[in-house]
Amino acid sequence: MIIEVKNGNFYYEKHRKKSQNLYVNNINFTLEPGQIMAILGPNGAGKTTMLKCITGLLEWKQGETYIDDKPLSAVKRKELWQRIGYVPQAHKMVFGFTIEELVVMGRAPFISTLAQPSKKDLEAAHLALDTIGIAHLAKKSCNEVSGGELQLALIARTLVADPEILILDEPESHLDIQKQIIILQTIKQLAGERDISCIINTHYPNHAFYLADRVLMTAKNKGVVYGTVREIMTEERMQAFFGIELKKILYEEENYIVETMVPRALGAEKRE
Ligand SMILES: Nc1ncnc2c1ncn2[C@@H]1O[C@H](COP(=O)(O)OP(=O)(O)OP(=O)(O)O)[C@@H](O)[C@H]1O
Repeated sequence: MIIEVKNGNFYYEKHRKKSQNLYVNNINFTLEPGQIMAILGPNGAGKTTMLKCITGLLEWKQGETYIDDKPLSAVKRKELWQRIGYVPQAHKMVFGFTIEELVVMGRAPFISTLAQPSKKDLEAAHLALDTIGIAHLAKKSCNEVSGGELQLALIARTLVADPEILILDEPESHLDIQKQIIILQTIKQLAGERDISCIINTHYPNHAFYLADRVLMTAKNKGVVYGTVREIMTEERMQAFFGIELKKILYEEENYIVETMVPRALGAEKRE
């Protein structure tokens, strides 16, 4: 599935007078099957809003999203949500579902409103829980797991619907380093093996280096830039968009390389 945005822009009605459009220039990108796009930008730049507009949860004020060349407005909601998996930022849920129930609900587009989840639905839920490494949490209530565990369950919930596109809003934000890596590796694997296209909001430049084929970067008063990781994530641009000096670091072994960026401000004077 190809997802494309042509000339997208948006404003919230209450900000209309102040600042006009949320994005200084219109959003344009095309994502082929299996490609991963990272959206980077400071707090409040409009990343979550952009994900909502891309998927039609909010309507672009201008421009349109296209799925396989068809405008989103012409795609039936049910078909859309069978094809798109959306993982929102995790918030503690106050209701008493178990993790297994939460995940099986991801099959909703395939279950008729009155039907109980079938054996197949439950099997899909358990497979997804296994993939994400949280099968042991199946019978726990959403209220009694940590924020990070809930985030993992939300990702498993999306996988059970076998989506063609995964949209993830800061999926690693509540996770410890080991679980962040599980999530990043899972996303990369899903894109590589199942040709799922992924759009991921992240605050971590090194996650974009690891995952992304394309980067879309946005900041208030700076505009929107889109291209390959190398084109977009230069030290100069990161400084302009984030207002701090970031240094690119390469860690290399014989056939192996890690690219990352570190804030220069976190360094200290060398001691003798
Ligand atoms: N429902 C809303 N009504 C009015 N303004 C909103 C609404 N949601 C977000 N905003 C405003 O729109 C701007 C962009 O918000 P958004 O949540 O998209 O940013 P973000 O880049 O995802 O931020 P963060 O990195 O902090 O999650 C912010 O100034 C925010 O206050």
